[in-house]
Amino acid sequence: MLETSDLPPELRLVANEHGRQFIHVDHPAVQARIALQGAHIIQCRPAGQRPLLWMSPTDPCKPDTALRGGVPLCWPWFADEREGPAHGIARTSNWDLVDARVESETVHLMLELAPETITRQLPDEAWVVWVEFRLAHELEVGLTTTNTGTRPQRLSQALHSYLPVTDIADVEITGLLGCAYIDKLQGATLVQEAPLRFAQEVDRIYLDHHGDIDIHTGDDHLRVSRAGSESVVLWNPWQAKAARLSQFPPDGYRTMVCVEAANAGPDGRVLAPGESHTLVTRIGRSA
Ligand SMILES: O=P(O)(O)OC[C@H]1O[C@@H](O)[C@H](O)[C@@H](O)[C@@H]1O
Repeated sequence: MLETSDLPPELRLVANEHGRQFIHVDHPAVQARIALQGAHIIQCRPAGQRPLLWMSPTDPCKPDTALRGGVPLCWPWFADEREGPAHGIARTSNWDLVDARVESETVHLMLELAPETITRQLPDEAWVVWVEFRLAHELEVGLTTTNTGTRPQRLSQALHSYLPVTDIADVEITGLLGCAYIDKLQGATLVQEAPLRFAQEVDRIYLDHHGDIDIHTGDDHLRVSRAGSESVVLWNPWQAKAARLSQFPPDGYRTMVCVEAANAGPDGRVLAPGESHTLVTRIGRSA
């Protein structure tokens, strides 16, 4: 684990009034903030750009509450694919900063979830998991999991990225055409037949999907690229669900959309003993 005294001057460890700790990055190329709980990036603003991530203005008072916005890590299960807390144990566990490197255009950070923290919550499982952030003119998040046990273990996961939009009613998402998806609200598998627009709650897992996804919002164009992922989750809670969500303002659904690099549903993996898998998302602006 890195000590505060080992940190380069561009990085600082800060705490909010509730004692929640963050790594604050202040570099000429990028400003960012990552909560140690959940290894959760909540802010990323490359120089000269608008923010790449949406973050709820509602700050939870209990330090162990999940934060709403940024890129929560859903691990080692997505949503309710297993019994236990929704989206797994990673987002409410404390991670350790184990590496930090600063270059002229890029900041690299690596955090690990201590194996004993995992075993305490999942006594029958043995995993090593770390996340790498590459902060530059775009944001890259890579989550690497190794099965350190003696039997195959099942993994499903998502990099639950909340992206900022000017007005959800004007958003168009391209790159999904012809792709089959599980509509979690209808309980049906359907096919995307036109660019995706939003006029109600959307909660879908797109399957066998490769390639980039573009989010067109006003004069802004975000692009999400993935690796190690053949499923992608699209989510907007819309008005009624927004009112029930924790840490979410009633009109928050208007300014965000989640595009999540995933291994979800049938894209969940079974890792053999000693096997590793890396899930990557890259969030940037397209021309
Ligand atoms: O409220 P949570 O646990 O952060 O989950 C938010 C949403 O996350 C999405 O990834 C799921 O597809 C939704 O079903 C879920 O509602």
